[in-house]
Amino acid sequence: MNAPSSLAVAVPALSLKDIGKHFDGLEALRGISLDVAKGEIVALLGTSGCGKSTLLNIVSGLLPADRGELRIDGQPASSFRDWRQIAYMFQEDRLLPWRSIRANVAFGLEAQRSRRAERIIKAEEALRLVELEGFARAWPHQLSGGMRSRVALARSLVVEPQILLMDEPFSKLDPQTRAQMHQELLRLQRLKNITVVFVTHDVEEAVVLADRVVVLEPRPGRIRAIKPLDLARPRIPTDLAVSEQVRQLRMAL
Ligand SMILES: Nc1ncnc2c1ncn2[C@@H]1O[C@H](COP(=O)(O)OP(=O)(O)OP(=O)(O)O)[C@@H](O)[C@H]1O
Repeated sequence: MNAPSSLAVAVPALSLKDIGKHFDGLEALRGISLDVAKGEIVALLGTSGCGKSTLLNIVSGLLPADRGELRIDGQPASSFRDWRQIAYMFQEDRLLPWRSIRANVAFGLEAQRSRRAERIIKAEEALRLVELEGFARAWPHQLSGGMRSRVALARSLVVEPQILLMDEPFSKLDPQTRAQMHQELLRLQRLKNITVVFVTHDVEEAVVLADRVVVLEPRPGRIRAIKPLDLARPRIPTDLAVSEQVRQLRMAL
């Protein structure tokens, strides 16, 4: 008998089962199992070398796992075709210095073979989303670090991804700009209901952003704890409830 639809279990945006990865003799990841719901923000938190980037690379399809199973929107990664649904934002903004801001944002659309006029419209729309519409014709060197970060975010969003993978994208920004980027990311994530997996080694950043924090430990990289964060937003680091979660996670690390 079929289950009543109200009881049907939603398909996770990402499902990892017993993922493992070796590099030569080094066991980088062992037994990683995790489901990420659609529209959820998950932070991967851990010290250097615990396999955060390796895990993100596996989820993005850049790196094959040695063992285990990855499903995207219910489909096995081996038969998943629409990798454009997944955007990746790196630690460096990777803007091309010889391209205008608009052309940098439109870059992600070139692989989709869309028409030039359409690319321009979409790039300008993405720049409007990150409140940089006035800078479409500027060059990367003319922008501050925070603005460049917003351009990188616009370039990730222009392809209208369902999943956004972020590898310490704000780690090079000063604390104030970084806090602004957190709010910017949360605003856009809610607007588009994007699933976000965010790598960080900063406990406070994880608590400000995430619905759940996955604490990883090294050698081999594996999950030590998964902590749901039931805190109202916006989360201010000096608030008692927020700083208490930061304290508990620091202990878990
Ligand atoms: N391409 C590779 N070849 C060999 N070893 C690798 C490779 N990529 C990662 N490693 C090793 O795998 C382990 C996990 O690396 P990874 O970069 O995923 O960790 P991380 O948690 O993201 O670290 P960090 O916070 O410093 O970026 C490390 O010991 C690293 O040296």
